[in-house]
Formats: sequence, C-alpha cells, structure tokens
Amino acid sequence: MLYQFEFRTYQRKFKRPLQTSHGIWDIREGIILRLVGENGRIGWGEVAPLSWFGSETFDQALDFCNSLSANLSEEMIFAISAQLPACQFGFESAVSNSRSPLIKGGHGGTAPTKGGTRNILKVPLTKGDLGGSRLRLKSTLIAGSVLSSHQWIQAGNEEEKNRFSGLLPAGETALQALPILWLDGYRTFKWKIGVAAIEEELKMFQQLIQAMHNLCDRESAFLRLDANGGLSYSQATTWLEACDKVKATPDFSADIEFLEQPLPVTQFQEMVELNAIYATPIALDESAANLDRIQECYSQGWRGIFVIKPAIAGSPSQLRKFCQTHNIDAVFSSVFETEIGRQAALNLATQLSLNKRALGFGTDSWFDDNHSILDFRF
Ligand SMILES: O=C(O)CCC(=O)c1ccccc1C(=O)O
Ligand SMILES: [Mg+2]
Repeated sequence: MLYQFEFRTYQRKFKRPLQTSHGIWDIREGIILRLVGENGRIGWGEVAPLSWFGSETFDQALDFCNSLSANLSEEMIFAISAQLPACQFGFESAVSNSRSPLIKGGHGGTAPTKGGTRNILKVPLTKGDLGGSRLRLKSTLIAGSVLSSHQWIQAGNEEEKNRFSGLLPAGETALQALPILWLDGYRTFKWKIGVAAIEEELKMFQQLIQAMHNLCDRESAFLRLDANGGLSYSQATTWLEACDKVKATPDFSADIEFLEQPLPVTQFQEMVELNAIYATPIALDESAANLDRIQECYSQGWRGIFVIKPAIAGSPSQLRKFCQTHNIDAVFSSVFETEIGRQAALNLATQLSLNKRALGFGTDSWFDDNHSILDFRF
C-alpha cells in the first residue's frame, strides 16, 4: 500500500506548567500526520516526542518528516528507526487507523476530492454539555474508529474517569485539585514529588492522603507518587517508609499504589533492591521509556511494574508483541498527546492491560484550549 503523506505541527500551552524533577514544561509541541491510502482512506497519526524523557527531540522528528517524500510505502513506515520512537508510533498508528473501517459521516473519512478541496481536521472538543463520552465518540470518528466506540458510549463519564488516574499538580496546589478531580470521578491520583524540599513534600503528602481518606466513603482511593528520577537513595527510602506506614494503617481508606521512578535511570539495581525491601512497589518509568529500554529491564530481571507511554515507546506492533509474549505488569500513561495520539495509545492500552490498574490518562484538566489547535487545514 502506498500513502500520500502530509503533516502539520502544533503547539499547545499548558493551563499551568507541568513541574517535575526534570524542570518546568509549559508548551507541548507535536506533529499531526495524515496518510491517504490508495483506497482513499485517511489515517491520522500523531508524533508527540518527549526528549527530556528519552525520545527523539521535536526537531529530530520534524527533520524526519521533512525528509520524507509525499508518497510513502508501508515498508518504509515499518522500517522507521528505533532512534525515532515517537515517529514509529505516529506513523504506524496512522497506518492502522487508515485500515480500520471508518464510521459513516465522520470527518476523518472524507476522501480527498479532485480539484483541491481541502480536508479540515476539526475536532469539536468542547467541554460541558457534550459530556465525556460523546466527545470521545466524536473524536473517535475523526481518528478513524481506533477505539470500539460503543464501549465508550456506554461508559458514563464518572465510570470512565474511574479507569484513569488523575494527574495532580505538584506541590500544595494538589490539595485544591484533589476534590475537583474526585468530583469528576477519579479514584486514583498521581502526585509529582522530588520537586520541593523533601521535608515539605512529606508534610503535604500527609495532608494529601488525609484529604483522600476524608473524601472516601466505604470505598478506597489510590495515590501514585512520581519522583521522575529525582530522589537520592536515602530520600527514596524515606519516602518508601512513609508509604509503607500508610499502607500498614488499619482502616485507612487511602492506599499508596506505587512509587514511580524514584532514582535516575543509571540506578537500576538500586531500584530492584528497593522494590524487594519495601511493601510499596516501585514502578519504572524513565527506565522503561521505550521498547529497547523495557526489554533491557526485563532481561535484567525486572518483574515489577512498568509504566508504558505508548506515544514514545516506539513501534506499537513490536510493543504489542512484547507485551503479549511476556506477562508484564504494565501501567499505560499519557505524554499529553492530543486526541489523535491519545486514542491510538488508549487503543493499545486497552488491548494490553492485563491488570486492573488505572490508566495514566487523567490529563484532561491540563489544557483549556478545547483542542482548537487541531483546526488544521490539509
Ligand atoms: O502517567 C500519568 O498518570 C500522567 C502522565 C505523566 O505523569 C507524565 C506525562 C508526561 C511526561 C512524563 C510523565 C511521567 O509519568 O513522568
Ligand atoms: Mg513518571
């Protein structure tokens, strides 16, 4: 199959910058891909690199897109180098969503018309009246039914949020965000640590889990801590002791699900050790940034939790093969991609999630542009 290829870049400003121990991030940049097959079917894809995390840079991805001709073969797409994992994801998912049947009437299904009429990729993502499910259905049309839409129509908004982990802002602001995300239906939350002084963060941590406990009514809630590799070994043990204490408190409704990437990628063995010592599990994230790294961790004996960010993990077909061969404990997670990449990532996550862990896609509240950046003309 040959595809006509076009792309557009986008920039999206966070409502408030994302603070991690890597620094401050305030604009998400990415590339939207459009492939048109010989049968006229359109496949949308998204390249959303995260270079501080271990993927190619946005400029490398853009150079790659610029280096391609307007006609691409499937062989070329499946041969994209593992040095460009976000590109592998974007192009391969565009191919697969051009293959799946399109729902009638969807904007994404419009075949290119002769005489130069342009297709508009317009994702009508307005919050409020539309509600989460319909919104998702609409964007499903555009992305070419990468998700089985009926599944999403049936799921109510709250029920749906329950499947996701809500990302809290770092620092004290988390305490204000918690009840809002709770009302949205979230019951698993993630909080960034390793940003401020550990003594302060430990105090806020106690307030946060107490607030979670107070919100709970005979149900339980989970907290994930994400250090983004920013702790020292001794700080990590301090955190794990604090987490274990919470886990061991009888009748306390807030539980700690895991501590994500406490140490830098170079300290793999130390994380294996910590995972064995404490009751609170460690999840590898930066250490598992792409399929090569995931395989390396696995072959070095990691059988704990892997955080997988499909949009930067590399080839979805190879990732699928790996996950289906090895029963890994995976938590899928977003990299703030738009609806285009998100649906391809969620599609993969839904296929490959063997556990009951919440998906790390509770990132809705981080932008307030209603996806207007996707009003591209192609
Ligand atoms: O995983 C989640 O729940 C949300 C996504 C998230 O935290 C994240 C998003 C972009 C870049 C890095 C990270 C991270 O997990 O470290
Ligand atoms: Mg992380």
